[in-house]
Amino acid sequence: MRPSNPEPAPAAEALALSGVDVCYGRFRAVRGASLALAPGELVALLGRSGSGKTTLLRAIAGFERVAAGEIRLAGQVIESPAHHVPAHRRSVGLVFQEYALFPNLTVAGNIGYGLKREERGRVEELLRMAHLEGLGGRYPHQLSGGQQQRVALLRSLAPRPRVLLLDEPFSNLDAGLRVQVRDEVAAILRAEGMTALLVTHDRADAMAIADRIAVMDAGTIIEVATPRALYFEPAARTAAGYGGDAQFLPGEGHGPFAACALGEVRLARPFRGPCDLLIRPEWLRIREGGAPARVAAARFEGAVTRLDLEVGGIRLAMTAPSSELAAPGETIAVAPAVPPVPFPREG
Ligand SMILES: Nc1ncnc2c1ncn2[C@@H]1O[C@H](COP(=O)(O)OP(=O)(O)OP(=O)(O)O)[C@@H](O)[C@H]1O
Repeated sequence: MRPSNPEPAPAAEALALSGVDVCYGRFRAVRGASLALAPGELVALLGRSGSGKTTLLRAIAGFERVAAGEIRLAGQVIESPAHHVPAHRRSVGLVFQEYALFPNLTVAGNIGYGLKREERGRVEELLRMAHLEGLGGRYPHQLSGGQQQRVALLRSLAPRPRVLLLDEPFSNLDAGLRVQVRDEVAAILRAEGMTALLVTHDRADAMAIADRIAVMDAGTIIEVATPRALYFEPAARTAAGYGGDAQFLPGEGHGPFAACALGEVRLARPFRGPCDLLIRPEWLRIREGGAPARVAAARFEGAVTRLDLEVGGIRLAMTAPSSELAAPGETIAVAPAVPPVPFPREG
């Protein structure tokens, strides 16, 4: 008989929140938030304005007290109603949307600010990693916005915090630069093996760089999933809209298939009974043999055209490559190219 394999050790948690409440007076801005980050993991906290993302980040950093639950860093409780490790003793780094560099210090001075003299070699190492070699002697006002944000990131990384918290770090950057800086920041975090929690309201940012996305809605973390799972197969109906544009089509599930206005469709997961099917507009394709759909309106947007369709008396939005021409008044045949996701019928 082969010896049985020992149980795999549970993955160590770099940062863990369990049942965290944060209140402003009688208002509970964060409600029962639970989340665990593995070492080196980059998790995006995605939610609308006012959903409690910054409040949760401030509690992790030590600037807000929790009313319930606890926060652990590498297994040690740093925050609970009964216990509070002061912010400066938490080994938590912070990066904000405003770069907050010291204007009278050089780039190297900014990055090395919190370091001991013998650690100064780390400044050069970080500058090299961020492809900013040669800029150490410049002052912040002599840098572009993207460079300033990378310097702010390096300054936070320099003392090797256990966890880095980033609050909307790209929102001051214009669209073109934003994607570039976002990808560079992700590459730097990965090169450092840094565990990081990134607050954003931009789902494209979250999708592009996070290992997992925690969706925050009205103070509650409603789903934690990989970007692909959140897009293709969200578990919660309320989380579907955070993974992409969401619309729902009534259907009747019978196992791996459902009947709906598009005919018989294969489902992303089996379902029985009345359901609402998540079909993102870009999942619909013009397909021979598909359901007849009348084009009620077409909006050309360059690369894509957005179509309003009427299918069996139901309105559906479809996003198609502009090469697939369809004009208002035409009837086209459509079918989902990605299996719709069933949710229990609402209302
Ligand atoms: N100091 C405060 N006192 C009272 N209420 C506050 C305070 N700070 C935030 N709030 C409230 O708590 C809720 C959560 O705010 P928070 O700033 O955490 O949201 P957010 O998701 O980070 O939003 P945004 O994306 O706009 O920054 C909001 O309703 C906000 O009005």
